[in-house]
Amino acid sequence: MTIIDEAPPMTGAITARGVERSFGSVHAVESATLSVPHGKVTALIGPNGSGKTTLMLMLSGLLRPDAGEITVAGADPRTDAAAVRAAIGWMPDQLGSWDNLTCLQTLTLMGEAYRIPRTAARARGAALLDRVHLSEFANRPARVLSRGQKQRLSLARALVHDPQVLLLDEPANGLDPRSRVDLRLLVRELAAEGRAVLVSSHVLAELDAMVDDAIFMSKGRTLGADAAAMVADARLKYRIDAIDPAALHAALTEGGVDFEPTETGAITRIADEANAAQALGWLVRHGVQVHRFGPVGSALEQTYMAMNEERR
Ligand SMILES: Nc1ncnc2c1ncn2[C@@H]1O[C@H](COP(=O)(O)OP(=O)(O)OP(=O)(O)O)[C@@H](O)[C@H]1O
Repeated sequence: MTIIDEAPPMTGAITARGVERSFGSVHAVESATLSVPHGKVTALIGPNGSGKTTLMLMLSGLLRPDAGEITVAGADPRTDAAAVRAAIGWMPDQLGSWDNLTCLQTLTLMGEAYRIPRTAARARGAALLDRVHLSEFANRPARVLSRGQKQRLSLARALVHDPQVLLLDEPANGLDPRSRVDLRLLVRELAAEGRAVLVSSHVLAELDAMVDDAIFMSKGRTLGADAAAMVADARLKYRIDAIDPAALHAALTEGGVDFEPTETGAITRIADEANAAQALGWLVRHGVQVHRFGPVGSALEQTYMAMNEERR
């Protein structure tokens, strides 16, 4: 995974440079600069109120920026809204569904709104319901769907016109574990088909397995090289737990290794898997009874926690 850490060239499926938007005195987005490529899944990560939804609304052409440049599939949402709408599939964090329409009617109507002939729109709707595992609800009104099922209908709706760019705002919200795995696989498939996918979520462990790139937002700003360095550092951290933590600390000190002691062992930085294998062998040869040894966990989660940020 790479982190976008510098002003991108204005290529890519979505690009934004110096984008700003305020609501009265609230600077929801102060400065956003990013590039989202085709064929990849890019995460948009930030605390509550950091400006993710506002940014996504601007990228999708639903909200006008006060300043800055945006292109989506080569078009500017301010001057060529129709081209942007045709290129983009938007999954909002809450589906505003037409409760009395069936799932299939919802997708058919949506397809017709994109000028797909009714028969083709219906066939496409049925195929999409199958893809999000909602076929059995095709002829049931959307109001009977559970929250997670509504999320899946929302994703199908975003795909109706076969968009090349997908903006997914908290798509895993309300999904059960099985549906989260399905979502992850589906999102990877959509990227493998060449689409650009920008996905915001608070479930970072899940994003780790889903995304190729990450963009961090804090207080209305996209973070650059600082966040990239933090993710790179987080990836190096290993947790070592031993039956006798004091013996582990003594061995690490003797070996001249920098570490943070923990109650059950230590956290240290290891450059790569070959070094990890060497370090483990060395500890065992020194008689340390190691019972757990591995990367600390989700690099995105750790970076997020390390971000010097206040919720707002
Ligand atoms: N229509 C609006 N009017 C006034 N303030 C708004 C409006 N929309 C957003 N804001 C403010 O802008 C800031 C950014 O909000 P935004 O919804 O973009 O954040 P977010 O990162 O998506 O948050 P969350 O993770 O909670 O969904 C917040 O302080 C919010 O209160």
